[in-house]
Amino acid sequence: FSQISEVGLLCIQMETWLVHHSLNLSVILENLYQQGVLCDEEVSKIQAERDGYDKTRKILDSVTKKGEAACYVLLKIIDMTRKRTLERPPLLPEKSSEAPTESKKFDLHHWISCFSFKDTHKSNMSRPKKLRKYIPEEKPDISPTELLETDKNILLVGKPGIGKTTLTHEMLRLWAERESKELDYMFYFDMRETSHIRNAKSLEELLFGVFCEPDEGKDEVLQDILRHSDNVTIIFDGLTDLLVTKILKNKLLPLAKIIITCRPDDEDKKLFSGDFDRVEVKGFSEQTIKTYLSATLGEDQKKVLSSVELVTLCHVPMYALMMAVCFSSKDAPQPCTITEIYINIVRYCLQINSRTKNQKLNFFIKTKTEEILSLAEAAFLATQQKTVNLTDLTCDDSCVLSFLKPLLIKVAPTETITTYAFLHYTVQEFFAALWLLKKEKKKKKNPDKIRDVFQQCLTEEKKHMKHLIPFMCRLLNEKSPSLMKHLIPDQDLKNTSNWFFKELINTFLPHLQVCSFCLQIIMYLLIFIVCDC
Ligand SMILES: Nc1ncnc2c1ncn2[C@@H]1O[C@H](COP(=O)(O)OP(=O)(O)OP(=O)(O)O)[C@@H](O)[C@H]1O
Repeated sequence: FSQISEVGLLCIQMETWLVHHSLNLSVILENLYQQGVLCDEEVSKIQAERDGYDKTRKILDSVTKKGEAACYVLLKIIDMTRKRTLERPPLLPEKSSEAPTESKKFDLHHWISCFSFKDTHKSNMSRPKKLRKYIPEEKPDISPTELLETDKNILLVGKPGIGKTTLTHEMLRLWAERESKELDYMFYFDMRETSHIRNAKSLEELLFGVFCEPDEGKDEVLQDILRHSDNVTIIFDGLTDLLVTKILKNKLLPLAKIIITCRPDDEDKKLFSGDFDRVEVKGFSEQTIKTYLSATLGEDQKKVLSSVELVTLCHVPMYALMMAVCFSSKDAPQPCTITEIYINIVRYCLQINSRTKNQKLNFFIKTKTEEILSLAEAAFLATQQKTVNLTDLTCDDSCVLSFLKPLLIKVAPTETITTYAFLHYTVQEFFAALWLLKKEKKKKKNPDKIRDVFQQCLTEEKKHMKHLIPFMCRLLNEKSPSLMKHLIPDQDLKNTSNWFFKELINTFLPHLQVCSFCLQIIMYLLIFIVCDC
């Protein structure tokens, strides 16, 4: 229950329960009054109701009419005071010849404990703690060798860049280096590279048409494959419903093992359930991040380890790769700034997901300006509301989606809505900063947008917007690797630069004594100007 709209659903369920159970209404009423959900008059009216049943109904009516925020407060009150307000149903069902009624089966304690107050309520967790939540736990789950050895079909699911392809390549390597002398077959299909295999009309076309036709005895090999399909493993890297259906349903290779990789939004549970074991690829754990950084950066790993933002970003192996490339003093001509890492991450993701050659990447970015900026806008709106849910995302371009993970919410038996979140909150902040530098044609001009954000940084409620400022500073810098000049006209960026830094100092300098963040900003700016980085 992470969505606020679920509050309504829970209230309906609660109603069923509450009207059939006695509860301490005075505690709930008192709290609703104290928290401003109900006024004096409303409380009196509720108290005037005949009995507990009518009072409960009236409370629920009054609160639900006030909207979801009020429902949320009620849930929270029940959650906090449940020991005092609710009788707990017995853990073991009492023996009874009667069939249980719906209201008896429904356990509100359980429902309330399932309800996550995290998204609707601003979490008080510190930023480092929140960011650490991205890192998956260290669990000795299933190894590539075990995945290779099992007879079951496998569905490898994971966020973009999390390591699904790498895992299948590792399985291929293990297979190629195995000691067993038995004849078996393993086929790997990159479903994005070889789109024409989707149209393969026969098994022969599928297995030999792309790259691995035997030099001789093709028919013999094919017959052996057909006769001993239990010796065949086929990896489809990327979703391939059509082919799987063909192979499995037509029983061409009834005993072959199929391994499919897909991102969470492509996972069609109906197609895969039963036939496939689902394995989630979760990325690097804390220990793996350390091992990876030590192996790739050696001494230079300290630069990453000193920042919780960068360490937690590394849970996505694709981002860790960029970190290794950017921070390595061997490869880079000069040390990268943090924003440069984000620029490189964005450029690399776009390149990998569009299969664009390095030389053509700038041109590609230009063609995707609209999509990238629409993602940046959604990032800004979400950041301003201190949420990770991008509810206003209109773009479904595959390159844009490669920065996101989907959250599927079933709102009705036949309706599922999808919202998205960035793989890491700081990437959302990076995109939000990018959006701020874009001049809006119709509405406010960007100076106003940026000035608003400067002012927000000085308020308690919106001080989290401060994290956008360092990104903006660097994005205004003309140094390569460039991202901005392909997205926003040069002249616009220059115009912003001309007033941005002065305005920044004028806004934060007067607050220097009272606000440590203002000091940080000024320090940052000085370093920025002195080192030109
Ligand atoms: N276990 C790993 N060790 C080291 N590097 C890894 C590992 N897994 C992934 N990577 C790095 O991350 C990059 C992205 O990984 P990969 O292509 O496997 O992700 P993916 O989940 O298949 O992404 P997509 O959904 O976009 O296809 C790889 O190019 C590789 O450099």
